[in-house]
Amino acid sequence: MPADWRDFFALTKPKVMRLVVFTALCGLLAAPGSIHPVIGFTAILCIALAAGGAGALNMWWEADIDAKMKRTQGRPLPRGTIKPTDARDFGLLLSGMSVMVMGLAVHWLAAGFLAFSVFFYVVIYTMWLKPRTPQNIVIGGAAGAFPPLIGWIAVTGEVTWMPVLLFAIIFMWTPPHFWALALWVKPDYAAANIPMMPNAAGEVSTRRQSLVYSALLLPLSITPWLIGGTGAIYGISALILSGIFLALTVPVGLRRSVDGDGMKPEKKLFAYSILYLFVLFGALVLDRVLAQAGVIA
Ligand code: HEM
Ligand SMILES: CC(C)=CCC/C(C)=C/CC/C(C)=C/COP(=O)(O)OP(=O)(O)O
Repeated sequence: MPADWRDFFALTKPKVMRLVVFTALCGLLAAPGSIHPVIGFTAILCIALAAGGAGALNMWWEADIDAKMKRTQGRPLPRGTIKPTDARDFGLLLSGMSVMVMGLAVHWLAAGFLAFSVFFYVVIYTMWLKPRTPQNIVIGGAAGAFPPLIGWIAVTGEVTWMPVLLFAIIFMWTPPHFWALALWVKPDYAAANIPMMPNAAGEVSTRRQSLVYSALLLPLSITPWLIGGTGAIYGISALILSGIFLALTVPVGLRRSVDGDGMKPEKKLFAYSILYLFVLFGALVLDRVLAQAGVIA
């Protein structure tokens, strides 16, 4: 069957990237100052297309790995509906064009960070770290943490504490987000010979480490409030959301055997991790918009 637009769309990992784009949009909307709506829209479009291009390059590089894992077998490259060179060219074109447009139309600092994110995800994470070390997603997770910082810089043109904190929050969130899933798809990664933490260091160690990251995420997530970068709407939301995150990580982190329950606590934690980031960044924007409108301090 020949490739159609749906196959190319699937290469951009649209489900994962909608949260990437949402956090970028929130970074842009929460930043102090103003941006022309057309320029703001262009910035978000560039981040979305660059992230999609990076996803396509990841799938091009990992076609053989994806073919070995149940979760990823249905992707266009393992199914053979897209030629590998087409996927590669599509990814290069999307990310290259997005970086250029970001630089020319929005800001070259934002474009520089965007190019670095693509490089970090495709080269540092996908090609270098992922097949080599169980710390792959800890270090590589930085790529997915850049979008709100890029959205922020698109408005302000400079790196300050607030966008760095937003970066740090996603960086700290990534291990419990991903390892919850990695615990129940361990056989997939074993089949593909990828040293994800549960495969390389064992389940008990992965669970403990997830708990450490979730525990650190709680104080980190309220730091924007503590340093006066946000108001109480964000601060209290962060406290509640991160408290629930930690409470859901505790049963995952402390259990030693799985007792045939279909890994329910791990699946619950993974699903909540996604909701968490959507609501946390939504609260940040609400807080800032109300402050700018003079409704709150
Ligand atoms: C290195 C870091 C990360 C790794 C290894 C990772 C891994 C994964 C994996 C394997 C899935 C299952 C997706 C699928 O089956 O296609 C997933 C789902 C998801 N991830 Fe992550 N993730 C990471 C970082 C992020 C970041 C930074 C975000 C957004 C800010 C994100 C958002 C999502 C979302 C929204 C889903 C659910 C997709 C759906 O609805 O099926 N992830 N992640
Ligand atoms: C702006 C920009 C470039 C953003 C990049 C965003 C980014 C790095 C998101 C990371 C999320 C992601 C798709 C992880 C999948 O890991 P994986 O590739 O190991 O998962 P897989 O097994 O599903 O392929």
